[in-house]
Amino acid sequence: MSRVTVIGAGNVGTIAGMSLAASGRFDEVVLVDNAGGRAAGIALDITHSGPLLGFSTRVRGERTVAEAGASEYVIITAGRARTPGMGRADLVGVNAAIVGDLAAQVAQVSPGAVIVVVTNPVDEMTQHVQAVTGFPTERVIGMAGLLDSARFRALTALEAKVTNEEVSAIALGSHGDEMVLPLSQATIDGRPILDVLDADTVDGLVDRARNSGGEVVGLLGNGSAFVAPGTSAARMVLDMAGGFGRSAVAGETISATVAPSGQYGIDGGYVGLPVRLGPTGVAEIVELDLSDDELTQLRSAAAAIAERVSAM
Ligand SMILES: NC(=O)c1ccc[n+]([C@@H]2O[C@H](COP(=O)([O-])OP(=O)(O)OC[C@H]3O[C@@H](n4cnc5c(N)ncnc54)[C@H](O)[C@@H]3O)[C@@H](O)[C@H]2O)c1
Repeated sequence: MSRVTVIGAGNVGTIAGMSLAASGRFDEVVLVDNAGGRAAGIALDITHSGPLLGFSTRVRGERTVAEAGASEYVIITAGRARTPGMGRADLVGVNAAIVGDLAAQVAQVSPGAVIVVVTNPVDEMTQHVQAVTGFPTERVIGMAGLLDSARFRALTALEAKVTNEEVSAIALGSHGDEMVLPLSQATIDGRPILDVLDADTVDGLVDRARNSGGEVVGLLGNGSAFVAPGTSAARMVLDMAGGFGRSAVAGETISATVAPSGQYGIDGGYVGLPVRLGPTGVAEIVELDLSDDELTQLRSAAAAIAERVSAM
């Protein structure tokens, strides 16, 4: 039986669980949350939507990782989310304890799983999960770049009055201030982005994408973005599991937080890079032809993450 487990049935976990259930790719989607009947309640609610959305995936809610059972893929969203005035880094202490404990349980229950880490600060949490589980780095991947890329593409499509499909771009580096959006790789309808939009407009779009998480936090007033984040996490799992939806392309290069071994001149640690995912995690770190300036920005992002990890 194929099973995916989503740990943390909060806002992000609910959307991820819903997307995975609706994909029909797995026999069972299990939500895990230690808050009372939350996971069971969300699981039942998602189950009720099956006849409406046309899926029959079994959706179960549990309080512990052990009750979920062995899974091929595990998404970790458990932990605190940002509230207005908080940066992602403010979450590091509390979330490292939660995520570390859960990761150790996942290693026991699902020793062969691929783990997608969502909990913030995601760059640091991904490295923490890899260290706690001892899994090969290919099987511990952070979700950030796919979301940041989608944010930039959506904002650019609105600005240029084109469809999302006509905008191609990839966000690398860190999830936050050190997000790197290489304009050498960004196109609108196949043309270099700077041939279509002026430089000031593009700079504004990059800044807005970089700060989109904070923009949503400010608007919500309570909690942080969850629709695009939950969708992104599910999409990464579906890319690996072959449950490709309408917008996914098999073997497509996407951005994810992964551990380079020399690619882009970066060795060790975790940072957002272009990858191709396969059934057992990272199949390949794709080496794009970046400009010298983009490479410098990427290496500084990796160095900044490494510094934060060593301070944890
Ligand atoms: N990587 C990204 O791009 C990205 C994007 C959005 C949100 N996030 C992060 O994802 C995390 C979840 O965000 P959210 O909006 O879903 O928050 P949320 O508060 O809605 O949900 C978190 C859930 O985790 C559960 N939880 C806490 N400790 C647990 C434990 N030990 N075992 C099981 N469940 C536990 C809580 O009960 C809660 O239901 C946050 O850290 C947030 O910052 C990351």
